[in-house]
Order: sequence, then structure tokens, then C-alpha cells
Amino acid sequence: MSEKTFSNYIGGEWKASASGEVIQSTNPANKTEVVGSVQKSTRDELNEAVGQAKGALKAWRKLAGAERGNYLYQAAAIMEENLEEIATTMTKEMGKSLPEAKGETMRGIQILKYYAGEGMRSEGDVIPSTDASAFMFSKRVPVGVVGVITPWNFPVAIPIWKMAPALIYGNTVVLKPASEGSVTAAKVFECFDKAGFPAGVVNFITGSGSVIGQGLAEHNDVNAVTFTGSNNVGRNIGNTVGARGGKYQLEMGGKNPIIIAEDCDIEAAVDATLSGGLKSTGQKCTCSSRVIVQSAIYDQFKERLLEKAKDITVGDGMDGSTWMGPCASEGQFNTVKHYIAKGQEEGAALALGGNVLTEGNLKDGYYIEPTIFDNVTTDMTIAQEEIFGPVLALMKVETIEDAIDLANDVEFGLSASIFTKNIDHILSFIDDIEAGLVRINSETAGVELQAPFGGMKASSSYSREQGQAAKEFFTTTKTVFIKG
Ligand SMILES: NC(=O)C1=CN([C@@H]2O[C@H](COP(=O)(O)OP(=O)(O)OC[C@H]3O[C@@H](n4cnc5c(N)ncnc54)[C@H](OP(=O)(O)O)[C@@H]3O)[C@@H](O)[C@H]2O)C=CC1
Ligand SMILES: O=C(O)CCC(=O)C(=O)O
Repeated sequence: MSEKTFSNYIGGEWKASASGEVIQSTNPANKTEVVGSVQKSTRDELNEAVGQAKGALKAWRKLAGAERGNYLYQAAAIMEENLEEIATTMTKEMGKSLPEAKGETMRGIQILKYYAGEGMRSEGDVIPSTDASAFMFSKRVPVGVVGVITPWNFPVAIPIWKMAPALIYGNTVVLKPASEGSVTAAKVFECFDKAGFPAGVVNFITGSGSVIGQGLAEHNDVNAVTFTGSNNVGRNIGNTVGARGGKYQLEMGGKNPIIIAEDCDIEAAVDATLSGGLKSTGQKCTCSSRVIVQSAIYDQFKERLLEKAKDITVGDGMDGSTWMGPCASEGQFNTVKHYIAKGQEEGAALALGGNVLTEGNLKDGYYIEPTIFDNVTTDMTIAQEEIFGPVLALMKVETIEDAIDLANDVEFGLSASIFTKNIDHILSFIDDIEAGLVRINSETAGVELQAPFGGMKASSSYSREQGQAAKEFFTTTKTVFIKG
């Protein structure tokens, strides 16, 4: 893949920033490899992108839903032709293994198709009026210009799961992707460009979060902002958009528990813990980070977990034998090292890993061993804060009631899972766990595009994304009363 500089996509044209500056994206598996560069854009360019989106709004919302859907089908088809290239760029830019990157790209394509079909579905209800000679109905209408601010960990799926519903319901969009995932997002926009959306309907602008992201949050012509990322940034965006009367949706961190009950299938529970905790190098907001195990099987579970974790192959995501890639960036690498040191300082026992990997080619990347802490208590930092790295915290409990209380003892509430065959435990878990995604005998990660996605407590702004739930955020309702 040749290194390339990508422009912004504004009003249907690729345009370089007047700043003359670019942001380089490097490969976390090989720090010296530049994957590509994107524009370091200015506020004026953001204003231009928002102006284009505003200008395109009327004609776009007046198209039939099926016509808007055709553009999404077209984008999906073009992405399918370019799947390999997009996935390769993703692996090189943020490090997840190539099969995971391909899976994510395929998921983006399926999301586009799902929402394309939405253009042919109901957009309201007929409601009986108390006046027998009148006709009353509700009708969903677009919110307007939508600002989309996304993280680097799912650089294809997250921008698409926000843009596709925004577009099908008649909104126009301005995407500001994470700087560390911008080259991959630019590849997606190349497909959107080829799909031939009317000028101004989809816009792509790169640059720093504090200039372009904050600018989207502050812009009075941006009617709604949808964000996924860290809690601090998310709260600030919510406050800024809310203060000017805009609509916002925030999806933020998680500290997701997986409860291992004494009656469970231990092999399945071990596999799910490793997959949910360490796939994508633990860089999913839905990843399992607290493993809460009943004391009767604690030692047996731990032994098997350690045995299997030792076999994990760490390396460049482009290498077919790699199960776990590097941390996505130097910043993330340093954060993970900080939490590993903090865990040790606060008295957790390191049962596995904890070291930086430097053997052979690994020295060129941001590699950390799969790390498992034992004897973790709920007051420890590693049991409370989102690490976003390959670190699991084992915690021991006596009863399932204790396990659920412990699981709820964090500020987050995104995803949670339990491994058990006991129906009473399953029912009380479903009832009592404070999480937006509740998973039984399955890992905490694994989001289905047709179902609502979002968290409780500090994990989200009470809103839900994906499936039919997306309609709530990307539309507003008109109630129409007609009397002849
Ligand atoms: N829940 C989730 O899905 C995710 C959670 N995280 C958590 O966040 C931590 C940090 O990750 P990071 O990517 O830095 O997350 P951030 O919240 O910093 O970034 C997410 C997005 O917001 C943008 N942004 C940054 N600062 C501002 C600002 N002041 N105003 C508006 N937008 C802004 C970023 O742009 P830019 O990239 O240019 O800074 C990026 O597009 C991780 O360690 C993890 O704990 C991260 C990713 C996803
Ligand atoms: O688990 C998934 O597939 C999606 C998780 C997610 O949204 C995230 O990590 O940002």
C-alpha cells in the first residue's frame, strides 16, 4: 500500500486544507511506517462543510426514502468491492487483526444495507382523532445537519452505524473521525464519493478534536451531534450541544463484568473471557475487563484461563498467525502500562503477563503481553477505570447475589454477561444488572446491528443507537391533524 495524503470531502469535492498541515497516521505494529496522512483542518473549513450540509438538506430530505436508500445500497456495493483494501488499511492504521478488520468492514456494509431498506418502511402511525371527520397521523422528519464524531477503535463500523441511519431518515452529515483512524475513514469516504451522493449530503473533515470536534459541538447550524469515545470528551460535547439547544447522543466507556457461576461450562466461560477481554487488544467499549468468579471454581477457572491465555499469539495484525495485535497508539500503550503499574502498586497479584514485548519485530510496535491480575478488589483503580487494553482483573465472590452487587459497583453500565445454567441466576441477573447489553452464556462484546445498542449510568446519554432505536435520535415527530 502506498502512503497517501487524503483531503477533506466537502460539498462533493476532495479539498486540501488551507492550513497546509497534515496529520500523519503511523502503524502501531511498526512505528516507523506511515500509513497515510490527513488534513489538519481549520474552523473555516468546518464552517464550509456545515454550510454545504445545510445547503444540501432540503433536496435530500425531499427525496423518497427508497431513493435515499439506493445511495446507501450503492455505497455498500462499492465498499464490498474494496473490502480487502479498507480492512488492510484498518489493520495497518490501528492494529486489529486482519480477520477482525475484514469482519468489521463487512459489518459496515451490512449496516448500510439494513438502513437502505429502512427507506421503504413506515415513517409514522395513524392515530384515531376524537373528531370522527378528521384524519390524524404522526410523521417522522429529519433533525437536520448531523455532526458525527467517532473513535479509532471501530474506524469503519462506528462512522457507518451513525451516518447510515442519519442519511436514510433525511439528514445530511459532517463526519469528524478520530485522528488515529482517519485514513481508514477516508477509504470509506472514497466509496461514498463513488456512490454519487448529491453534493453536500455527506462531508468528511479531519483535524484535531479540540478544533474540529469542538467546532461541530458549538456550531449553531449543526442540529444534532452523535459521539462515541471517552467520557470526559463526551460529557463536554453533551454540555456544549445541550447549552445551545441542540440534540446529542453520547456512547462512552465501559468496565464490563463477566460473572462465572460455579455451575457453568468452564471451557466455554474461559473462551468467552479471553475473546471478550482480549480480542482487539481489549480496545472495545464492550470488552470484558472484570472477571467475577464464584469461589468454588475460582482456582479451576483461573488455571484453565492462564493455560489458554499463555497460548495467545501476539504480533502484527497482518500476520495470519496473530491472535492479538498491538495497542493502537503510543498514547494507548502508555495508558495500559500505567494501569498495569497501578494494579501492582495497589496490591493486585500479577498472574500473567504485564510486560512490554520486544522480541524480534515486536520491538517496533506497541505490544503488551495479555495480562491477568488476581486478587483484585473493587476499590482498586484497575477495577473501576476503563483501561482499553489487554488486561483482565479476576475477582472472587461467594454467591451470585454478591457477584451482581460487585458487577454493579462501578460508574459504568454498558455490557455485562453471566455464565451459568441456573435459570434463577439468569433471571435475577437480567433483572438486577445495571447494563444496557445483557448477555447470557456469551462474551460481553458482540453488538448486532439490528438491535438497540447503548449503556446505562456513565456509559451513555440514555440514548440508543442501531436497529430501529436509531430512529429516535435521527428524527423528530410531527403530529398532523387534517380536517376536510
Ligand atoms: N466507548 C468507546 O467506544 C471508546 C472509548 N474510548 C475511551 O477513550 C479513551 C481515549 O480514547 P480517544 O480516542 O482519545 O477518545 P476521545 O474521546 O479523545 O476521542 C473520540 C473522538 O472525539 C474527538 N475529540 C477529542 N477531543 C475533543 C474535543 N475536545 N471536542 C470534541 N471532540 C473531541 C477525537 O478526535 P481526535 O482523535 O482528533 O482527538 C475523536 O474523534 C480510551 O482510552 C478509552 O478509554 C475510546 C474510544 C472508543
Ligand atoms: O462490541 C462491538 O462490536 C462494538 C463496541 C463498540 O461500540 C466500541 O468499542 O466502541
